[in-house]
Amino acid sequence: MGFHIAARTQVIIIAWAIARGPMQWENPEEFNRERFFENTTLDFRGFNFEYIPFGAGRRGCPGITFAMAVNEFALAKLMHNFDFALPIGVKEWDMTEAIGSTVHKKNALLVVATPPSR
Ligand code: HEM
Repeated sequence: MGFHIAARTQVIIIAWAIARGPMQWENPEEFNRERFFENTTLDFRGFNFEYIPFGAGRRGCPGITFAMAVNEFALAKLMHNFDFALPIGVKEWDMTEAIGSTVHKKNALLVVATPPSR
């Protein structure tokens, strides 16, 4: 496989579609975090091209180390300090996506956060 790309062509990589490629992923539409436990060599730092949330190569995200530290810290603080539940009467998480230059939730995340019962 290979493509000739003329000089000065602007190439946009659609990481969203790559991350859902049926040739790369089993049941790509399914939320399955275990797939990352099973394939422990799969990395998000731009070495495995089927999973490039931070891009790859010379123009890959330079903020990756900072972003991962801050993300993990913020998430850990939230998980440590609160129990999360769906609001009364709501049966399922609404994970509907809205497409833009990044993918984000279409509707606001509604959760009830309470201090953990320790
Ligand atoms: C979860 C958080 C973040 C994600 C998912 C993310 C993702 C990305 C992606 C996909 C790119 C394009 C890479 C490419 O074209 O191959 C990028 C570029 C970039 N990111 Fe991030 N980023 C994040 C956080 C940050 C932070 C915290 C900083 C700075 C402190 C940062 C600074 C940059 C810069 C300056 C570029 C442009 C690099 C270039 O064009 O040479 N990013 N990022």
